[in-house]
Amino acid sequence: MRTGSFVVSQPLNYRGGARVQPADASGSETAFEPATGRVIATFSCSGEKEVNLAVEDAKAAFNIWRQKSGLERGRILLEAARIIRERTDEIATVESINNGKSILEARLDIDTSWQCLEYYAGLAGSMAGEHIQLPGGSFGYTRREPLGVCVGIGAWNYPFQIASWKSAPALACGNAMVFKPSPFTPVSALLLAEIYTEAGAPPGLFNVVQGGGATGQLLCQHRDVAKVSFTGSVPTGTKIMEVAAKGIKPVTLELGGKSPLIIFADCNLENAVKGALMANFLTQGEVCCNGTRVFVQKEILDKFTEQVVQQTQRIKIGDPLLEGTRMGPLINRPHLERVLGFVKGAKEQGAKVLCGGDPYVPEDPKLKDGYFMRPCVLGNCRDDMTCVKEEIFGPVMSILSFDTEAEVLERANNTSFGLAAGVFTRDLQRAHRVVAELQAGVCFINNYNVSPVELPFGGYKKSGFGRENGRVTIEHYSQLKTVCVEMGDVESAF
Ligand SMILES: NC(=O)c1ccc[n+]([C@@H]2O[C@H](COP(=O)([O-])OP(=O)(O)OC[C@H]3O[C@@H](n4cnc5c(N)ncnc54)[C@H](O)[C@@H]3O)[C@@H](O)[C@H]2O)c1
Ligand SMILES: NCCCC=O
Repeated sequence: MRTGSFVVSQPLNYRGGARVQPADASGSETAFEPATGRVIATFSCSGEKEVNLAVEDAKAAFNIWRQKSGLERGRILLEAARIIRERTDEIATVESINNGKSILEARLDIDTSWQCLEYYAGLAGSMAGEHIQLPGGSFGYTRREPLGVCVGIGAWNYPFQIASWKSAPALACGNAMVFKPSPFTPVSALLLAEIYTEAGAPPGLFNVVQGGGATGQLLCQHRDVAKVSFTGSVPTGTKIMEVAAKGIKPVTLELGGKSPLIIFADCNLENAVKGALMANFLTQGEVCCNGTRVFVQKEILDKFTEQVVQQTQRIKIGDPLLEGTRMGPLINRPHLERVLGFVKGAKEQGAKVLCGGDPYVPEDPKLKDGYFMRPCVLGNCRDDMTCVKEEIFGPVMSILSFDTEAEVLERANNTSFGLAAGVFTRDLQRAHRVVAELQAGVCFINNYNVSPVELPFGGYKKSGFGRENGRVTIEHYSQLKTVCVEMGDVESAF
């Protein structure tokens, strides 16, 4: 498939094991190919009737699925993982077209998706409770039980990965899921739905409804929905938590960030420079855990900055489907303008644009209406600047200098976000001392933005709570039942 040729013709809702046209609509949405600005799909936003049908289908599947053993569920997840792995190129191509990220990165996203299914397939068979002895031969035991129908709501930056990271632990625990992708990236979740069905999941186990905030709200407030797992912005997360609170539903919130990356003078400079690029420019900078506040110790500020700027200028921008491309277009025109606005505001507040920060028009004429910009490095930054305080969600790195460990820790933590943080140093004692003080859910030592599925991922403070990946996520998709067994006679108080 080539850039400029992809159009969606099939229905984008998935229910009861098949693609369906929604039973009702509350408005419509349009999805674009960011590299060309072409429309690739126009689709209806699901209304109350369609949401109810999807939840009904999920309930029916849940009643079959919850009775399977963990081993049986794991077998189906493993088969789905195998199919994803086999179809990596095709799924990555669709992801790259709809999101704009380079094909190289899209393939890595698909890899972490099937790895996530494999990981939870492995855990499914070993989920167990405890046996607890009580006086007189009595005993208790605990059962780890599924929650029921879970809702997943996704952002547009990692469409397939988010759907996989939410559904794999949910299904492994015995739940069913209704998933709503972002209206900007409606396409790839359907591939996941088809793969689950092909792998042997009961019809209705994983359903997709399309739409924006209104559809999302219908899902969150549905009385038969037991849990909501959300990835997106802090303002939307706040609304979701409010709605969930009314129904006393547990939520997992994977929200935004403004993470610090701390580079000490004793670091391996080459690795630190690579780390800073990894922390800022993957997926056009549209990554929640990006380390966009880059604190550099004064002694190496000039050297570090020179090398970061040089390497940033070398990033190949262009057609995301070409193997050599390392940065594609941003998600849409309004977002591109918003990001460019942050750069303009930073200049007005005294930051120095050391490279990029302007729109980019690739030579290929079919890309002339794409949403490209050159990655930007800002120098002379201060903690009080808007570019340093707010999540930009684009390819804009802010460099700040510092003197001492105590000072940088205080400044790094001075934010209401707490998703991620990184430290580059050769002093391992300092590395562990610093990460112990950082107020962030995910910390990196001498690397940044790697996402092994074995490790829990999630934030502190306004970056949310609950976790994805790792063993702990089982607790977020299951509930514990305690059974107390009397082996003697009832000692009545009456
Ligand atoms: N922590 C993480 O794992 C993580 C990962 C990716 C993105 N993000 C964050 O997501 C944000 C960017 O994504 P976005 O622009 O898609 O976020 P967003 O909050 O605008 O939308 C996210 C999803 O929520 C839906 N939605 C909107 N209003 C809703 C409502 N009232 N009820 C239910 N659903 C509703 C949207 O349709 C979309 O599917 C950034 O802040 C980024 O940091 C976080
Ligand atoms: N690869 C993890 C990225 C999640 C945040 O956007």
